[in-house]
Amino acid sequence: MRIGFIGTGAMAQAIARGAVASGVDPATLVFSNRTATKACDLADELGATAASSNASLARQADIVILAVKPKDQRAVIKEISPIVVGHPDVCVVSLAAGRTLDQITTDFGAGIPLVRVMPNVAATVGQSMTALTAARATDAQVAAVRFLMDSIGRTILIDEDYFPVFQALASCSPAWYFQIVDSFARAGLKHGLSKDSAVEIAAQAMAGAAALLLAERENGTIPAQLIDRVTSPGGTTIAGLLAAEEGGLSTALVSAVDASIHADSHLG
Ligand SMILES: NC(=O)C1=CN([C@@H]2O[C@H](COP(=O)(O)OP(=O)(O)OC[C@H]3O[C@@H](n4cnc5c(N)ncnc54)[C@H](O)[C@@H]3O)[C@@H](O)[C@H]2O)C=CC1
Ligand SMILES: O=C(O)[C@@H]1CCC=N1
Repeated sequence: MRIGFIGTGAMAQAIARGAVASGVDPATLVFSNRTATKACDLADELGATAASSNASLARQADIVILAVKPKDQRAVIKEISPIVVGHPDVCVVSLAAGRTLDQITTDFGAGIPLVRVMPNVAATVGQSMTALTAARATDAQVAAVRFLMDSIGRTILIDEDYFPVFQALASCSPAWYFQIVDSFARAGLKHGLSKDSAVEIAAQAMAGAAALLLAERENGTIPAQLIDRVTSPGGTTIAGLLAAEEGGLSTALVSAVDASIHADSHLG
């Protein structure tokens, strides 16, 4: 089974590095990119292969992952559709935000096996939260794509209607979490910590809180119960929590999700 990545930017690099780190054989990976040296560099780094063109990659791969920006996807589909259409043994995977299975099918001009996937940048360290949904792909093809995505973190099969909200909560939110850590680091700096220490402290606290929540969730614990566990009566946490709410924390986060969903609806 050969897996090809068309486009070797942030996301393809994160998935490929994460997959190889968790045991996927690099010899099964092939890359192409508009700037060819970028594909060659990634191939050299991982011990994989670079293809001379997108069409050449499509001829070699059983799974063709479109890892270009949404605005560039149509041009890539135009290049590879003569190779892919009529070969149901080839499964195309789209990572693109805002591009539906129907839109992609229309661009191919035929009902090819398709899987839509929404990973996140934490794939690099094997901690992605990835959604998948499929059209016309066989169970074996979906399983092969899911196997790859399982190698870079958790996966979930969801109805395509939920992709925009999933994307906000899982794929955009890392940027928002980085912003939160950066804000905490500035607060640490204000109170005399070095920025570097403050980033480490805030990021480890965030990672620990997430790990605890995921572990306790198995027993049915919800975030509000964990909040109660941290907030002592008359203590420091409730003082900070109320100040954050007064500053609009919950409303700001819901607005961020709404804005992301709105932006997604204009990408396709
Ligand atoms: N960055 C992220 O955290 C996430 C990105 N995505 C999706 O993943 C896809 C890729 O995003 P990024 O990796 O962030 O973008 P990027 O801009 O880092 O990488 C895209 C790559 O595609 C290449 N490219 C452009 N046109 C090409 C063509 N015609 N043929 C071959 N290569 C071409 C570019 O040179 C670049 O290396 C997008 O569709 C995005 O919506 C999905 C989830 C998370
Ligand atoms: O900002 C974007 O559009 C992409 C999709 C999800 C994360 N990054």
